[in-house]
Amino acid sequence: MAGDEGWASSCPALLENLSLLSPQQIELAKMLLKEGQKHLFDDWSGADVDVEKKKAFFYQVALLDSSYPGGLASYIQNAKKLLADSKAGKNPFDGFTPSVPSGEVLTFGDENFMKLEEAGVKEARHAIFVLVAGGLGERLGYKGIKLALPVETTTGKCFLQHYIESILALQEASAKLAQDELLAKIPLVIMTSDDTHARTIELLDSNSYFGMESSQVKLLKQEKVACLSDNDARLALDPNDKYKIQTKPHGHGDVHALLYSSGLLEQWKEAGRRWVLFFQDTNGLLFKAIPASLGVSATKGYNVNSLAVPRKAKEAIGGITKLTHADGRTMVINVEYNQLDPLLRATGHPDGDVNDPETGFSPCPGNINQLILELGPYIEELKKTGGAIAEFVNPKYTDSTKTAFKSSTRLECMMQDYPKTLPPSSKVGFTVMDTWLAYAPVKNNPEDAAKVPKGNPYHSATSGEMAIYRANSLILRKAGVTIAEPVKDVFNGQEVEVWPRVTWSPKWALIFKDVKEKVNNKCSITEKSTLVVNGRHVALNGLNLDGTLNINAVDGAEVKLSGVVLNKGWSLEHIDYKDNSFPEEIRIRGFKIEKVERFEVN
Ligand SMILES: O=c1ccn([C@@H]2O[C@H](COP(=O)(O)OP(=O)(O)O[C@H]3O[C@H](CO)[C@H](O)[C@H](O)[C@H]3O)[C@@H](O)[C@H]2O)c(=O)[nH]1
Repeated sequence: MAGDEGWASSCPALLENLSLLSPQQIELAKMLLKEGQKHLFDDWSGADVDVEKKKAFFYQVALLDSSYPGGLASYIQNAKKLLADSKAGKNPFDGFTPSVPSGEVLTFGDENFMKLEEAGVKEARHAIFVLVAGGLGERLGYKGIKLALPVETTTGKCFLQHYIESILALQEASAKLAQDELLAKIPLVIMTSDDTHARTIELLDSNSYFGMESSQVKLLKQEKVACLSDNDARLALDPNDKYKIQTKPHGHGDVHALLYSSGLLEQWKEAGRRWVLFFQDTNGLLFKAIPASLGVSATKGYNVNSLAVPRKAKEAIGGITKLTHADGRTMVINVEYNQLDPLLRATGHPDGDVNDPETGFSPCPGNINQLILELGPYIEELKKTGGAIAEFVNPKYTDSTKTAFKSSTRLECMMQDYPKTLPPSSKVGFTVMDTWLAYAPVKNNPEDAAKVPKGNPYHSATSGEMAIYRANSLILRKAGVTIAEPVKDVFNGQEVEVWPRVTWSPKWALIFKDVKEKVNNKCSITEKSTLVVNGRHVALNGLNLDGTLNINAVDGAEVKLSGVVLNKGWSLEHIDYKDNSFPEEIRIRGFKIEKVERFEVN
């Protein structure tokens, strides 16, 4: 042993192992002791035992250090502060009074909406899409990755395929509208985590990137953060491995730091890109809302535009709220669903998060976490913050003394908290659209979904699929097609409306104008019907459908469908989510499609 080892004298177990450490590891060890983490080494054995495990320990510490803005020391310091605030019961919105902000409220299909859609499609060639898909989906409990789940089971297309096909259709429509000879490829970034990374790559690889060029897709993997075992922010060790620090996900807010450190944003700015659109893993309706909301960003010049839908009180989506501080500062920001009720109660609304009796909705619009950021100002802001996002901690205490936790906790951050650090001059707005058009996530397992209070959305695989059929039916209806009324049915304990099972590929119709142009002459569709349109130039011209019709047309083919199509069609058969004889992605819906008879046009 050589050199000055006095710094380690308080920790004999570490002192004994110093000879194993590289100079960089010595620095990390010094940092850990300085930040009150001596306990990590207390049970270390002598220098000649567990050598590989000790190396792995420092490898992990180095990773935790390099993947957090400011390093592990900052993480521990931030944790100490946030844990002290939490213990003191400090309200994160102290001094702020909430009120209902005003934003753009759009009505599907009216003149304004259609203009915005066109503006949005035109802008799309300057866009970058960022999909945050590192979440495990604990509430859903599905054993695969959520991106691989079918959006609906009529076609069986999974979320990732649907997203990619939508981006490709936008890319093409945008180039066409802008009469751009050069077809600008729209980049897609996918944020993954250790829980989802390998399976996301496998899904892309085994499906040839669903038609996208592989160079268009960039994967950024987020790392987990260290767990904390007490109010002094002592890092928690794995109960089964004394050389391993327990880790948990840090939240979707990581996406900003990852994008910043990737260097991609600057490259894209130089290439003339203007918008970054963030979205989540399971919203099959989202791309129906994208063109118009991008149109809002472009025409209003918003630096930040969040998509929102009317929110039911206590629905598990944050409320977009205007916060006014006693000192005059204001900001329009998401208040997360678990914080909205206490904030309202603390500021003169004794009933907390309740519906407005007149509208039947919470007064604050619900954030669906689809954010559109203007690239230039986004880069400027990230240069200041390095992409660090305001964090929070949510320990579950054993009792009211708040001295011990039931299980280890960690700091978390959310991507929608990005505007919190923006200067007051930033243009922060939001766009509200109908839920039926814009939002149908798949988050809850059947058992929990069935317990959702009546009238609130289930956010399940069942409701997510039914929402696709409803939206497509309503859009066709608005375009003049006679669509039968839905019937009510109960699947996995959830009562839903069953509309005709109408689906189309994004290249058939991306915006309402496309639908209107392709549907003519009094078409009708009965409730038991299924319509699948897969092709570009397919016109429904006086079509009367009572059964199942599948249309597959290659890009160059012009197909015109008219007259009566009548057959036994496809029906929905009830199945139970506990019935293991069906694959999980089917039984979580509570039904399977019985394909009795169809008419197919190829
Ligand atoms: O560490 C993480 C955690 C989550 N995600 C991803 O982030 C997205 C959102 O995760 P959740 O579905 O778990 O999010 P929540 O339901 O908790 O809430 C979020 O989505 C809601 C709308 O769906 C509301 O907007 C809410 O305010 C917002 O925080 C998903 O695509 C998920 O894969 C990550 O990439 N990394």
